Amino acid sequence: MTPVLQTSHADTASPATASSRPCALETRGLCKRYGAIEVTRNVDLRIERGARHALIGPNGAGKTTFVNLVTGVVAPTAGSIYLEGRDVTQASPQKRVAGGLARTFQINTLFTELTVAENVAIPLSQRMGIAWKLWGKPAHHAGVVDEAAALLEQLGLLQLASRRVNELAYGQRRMIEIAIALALKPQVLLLDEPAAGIPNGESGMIIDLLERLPEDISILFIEHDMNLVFRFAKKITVLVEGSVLTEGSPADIRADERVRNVYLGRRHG
Ligand SMILES: Nc1ncnc2c1ncn2[C@@H]1O[C@H](COP(=O)(O)OP(=O)(O)OP(=O)(O)O)[C@@H](O)[C@H]1O
Repeated sequence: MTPVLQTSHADTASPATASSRPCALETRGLCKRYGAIEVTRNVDLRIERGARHALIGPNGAGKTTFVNLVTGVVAPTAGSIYLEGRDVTQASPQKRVAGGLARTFQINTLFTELTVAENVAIPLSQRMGIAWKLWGKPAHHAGVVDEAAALLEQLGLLQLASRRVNELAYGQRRMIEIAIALALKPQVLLLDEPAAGIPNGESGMIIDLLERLPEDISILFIEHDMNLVFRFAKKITVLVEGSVLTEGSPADIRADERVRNVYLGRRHG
């Protein structure tokens, strides 16, 4: 079934036609400038439904800024952002979350004194409109408890449910952050360096988790760990100095000499 497009202006609508569904997330001509510094330069990016799309690039390329623009934390200097075909360029971060966009952060944002189940219960209860019942007795609402357990089980994390976050290894904490983002039931999930800080050789646990994510969720992830990128991504966009250098399949990107020179060459010799 073709969904009704609810774009705010016909002339700025996502370029989906009546016969095609809009893509999950799209930016058109996105720009961000801080004074004289152009951090995001005319970025056109399409995240297809069900995508496993990586955004890579050297340090300072503008990857996190791009995520901040898409989530509404930072306002663009120019350009448009479409979520499921709707122009959300002016929408608040909260409206974008309500519209199906969730993200994780590079830094840890968990409540470390609470258990894993309680951490997952917070966004679940907010989504279910019962947060007020939880303060003082977190995660004791039957619906929330059941849903938290189901989500953790789906992700292979149920054995951690009753553990306090401050008892967990760093990699386990990163996985709980992904579970929390999923508790918002997003259609589009932005993962900002899901493997950051995880010791070499342990990123496999993140890959295992990512492979368990529901297929219909569209995922854009920023990552420096090339093992993870090339194993998980079906499409890769390379950002350099705020501009898209190129995009394509992992094989295309691997074979692209420009990419090797500006990015992969630097990291992997
Ligand atoms: N608020 C700001 N004011 C000025 N410059 C900024 C601001 N935020 C980011 N920048 C600059 O924008 C550029 C891109 O930063 P950004 O963090 O988006 O890059 P990145 O690709 O995510 O880098 P990394 O891989 O190191 O996380 C950097 O040069 C950074 O210094």
